[in-house]
Amino acid sequence: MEPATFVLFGATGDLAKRKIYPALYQLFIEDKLPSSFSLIGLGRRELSDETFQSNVEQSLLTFSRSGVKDAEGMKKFLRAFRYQVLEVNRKEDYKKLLQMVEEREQSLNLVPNRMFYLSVGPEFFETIAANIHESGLGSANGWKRLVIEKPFGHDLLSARQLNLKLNQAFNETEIYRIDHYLGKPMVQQMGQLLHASLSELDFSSRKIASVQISAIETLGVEERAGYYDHAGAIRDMFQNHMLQLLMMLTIEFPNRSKVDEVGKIKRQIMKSLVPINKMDVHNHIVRGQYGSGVIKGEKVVGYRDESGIASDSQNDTFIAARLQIKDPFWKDTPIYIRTGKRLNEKATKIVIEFTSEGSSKDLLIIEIGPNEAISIQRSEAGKELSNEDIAARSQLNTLEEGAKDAYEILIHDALVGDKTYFAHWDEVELSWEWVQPLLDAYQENLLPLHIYPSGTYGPDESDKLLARDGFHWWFDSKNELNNYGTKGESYTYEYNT
Ligand SMILES: NC(=O)C1=CN([C@@H]2O[C@H](COP(=O)(O)OP(=O)(O)OC[C@H]3O[C@@H](n4cnc5c(N)ncnc54)[C@H](OP(=O)(O)O)[C@@H]3O)[C@@H](O)[C@H]2O)C=CC1
Ligand SMILES: O=C1O[C@H](COP(=O)(O)O)[C@@H](O)[C@H](O)[C@H]1O
Repeated sequence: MEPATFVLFGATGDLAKRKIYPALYQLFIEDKLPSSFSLIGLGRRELSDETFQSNVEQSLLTFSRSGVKDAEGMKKFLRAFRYQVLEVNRKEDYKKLLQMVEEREQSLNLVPNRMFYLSVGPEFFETIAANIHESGLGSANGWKRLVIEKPFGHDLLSARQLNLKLNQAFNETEIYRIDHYLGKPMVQQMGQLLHASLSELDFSSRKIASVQISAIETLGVEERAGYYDHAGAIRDMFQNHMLQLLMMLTIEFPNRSKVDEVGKIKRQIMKSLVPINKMDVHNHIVRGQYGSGVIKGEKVVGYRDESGIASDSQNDTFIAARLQIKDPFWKDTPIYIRTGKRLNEKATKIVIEFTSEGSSKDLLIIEIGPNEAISIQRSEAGKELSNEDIAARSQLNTLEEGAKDAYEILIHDALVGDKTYFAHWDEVELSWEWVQPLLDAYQENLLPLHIYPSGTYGPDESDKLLARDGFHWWFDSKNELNNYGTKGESYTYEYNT
């Protein structure tokens, strides 16, 4: 891997501490960092290099997924870390930063490849990109890359404006928009696992009756009231993670797309999503907010009683949507998406229901988190697992890669310059275009906000959305197959971690 300098804005923040340092450390242990590597952490608070290194050490001791087993190795890792104070608006700080970056490049004999990782609030993205450009930090003769966290814009217009500004300093090939769902191991391995199971189980000739994509959480708003109360589930999860999951799934059907076609297919799918007029949003979207309730035996307060949330907040913490794709393969298949906070369980999964004659159902379930598995549920009982099925299972098991965190995968990809699992601007823009009428309808109060008790699966209206089409959410405690395997034959292609 080419040598590089990792310039981390927001080096004293929560994301750096919980995700970025542990991910870098894991890459270091696995020998997946460049052999010549320098990291410069930036923040407003005054820290010496030693204090910074000791803070990073603390983060590794607390959050490293494999633990710190080799104290000497960790010290070697930390020797690459330096710290500098930088206030994003102060131009002279960028000059000092340039000086420090160049000194480190010289002393370590590094080619000036620079990765600028913005782990700061989105309100700073434009300013930082412009200052990187003006200060000359982005003008060395190595590569330069900009890694940014979500949210990317607040709506269609602000996303476009932000992109224009970023493009004055970085071109599209240099911008890496992180959507951590794209870094989840199961999302990345879904294609291989899915096609192996589909072909082994002869589903190639079957038709898909419906698709359900759920990302449900037990967590509430936590400490993020300031951000979340302006974002809601629609911007926090739906516009990015949920639509990316939909795009990732549809690149697998009807045939698996070639790697170099992935971007094109994702764009095509987003363009084929039937738009919803804002006056018609109530027929396709259910919007909810959690009230008080009980989760895993513990009482929890309603959203409006959370710290930092206005007592009359109209913000959404749940969305269920019915989507349609206008293309020959998907045109008769409704796609249901739901995501929400303070629900009954933590689970991200995709359920594909196949058409069937009679009352038996065949489901293909892709569990993305916290469990990672692909399984087939057949509701006719008594079928033995065949030898072929068992062979398929062991074949699939060999595809495992270990319990990587999304940040490990994505940071590594960014360091090697592989943009496959980053959100391209076209996808971001198309997803905001589709979501904008929904935001308008929310803004103009064209859609009721249903309060649902914490610890449930959201408002009843979410069930009615599917019932109208003759479907229901699978694996929902209200429904019969809440525990797959209880009513029919179930087998799982474990993705061992
Ligand atoms: N935390 C998480 O789990 C996730 C976060 N994100 C995104 O990652 C980004 C960072 O989030 P998070 O780490 O939680 O935020 P924090 O509030 O914990 O950290 C913010 C960081 O920004 C720095 N900072 C703030 N203002 C300035 C300024 N004016 N000049 C220079 N530095 C400044 C702070 O430095 P100092 O305090 O030293 O001034 C601190 O290092 C955000 O875009 C967030 O949306 C995305 C997904 C998950
Ligand atoms: O990006 C976000 O994702 C998390 C859920 O992520 P997961 O990997 O645990 O499924 C969500 O809690 C958070 O609100 C959102 O900003």
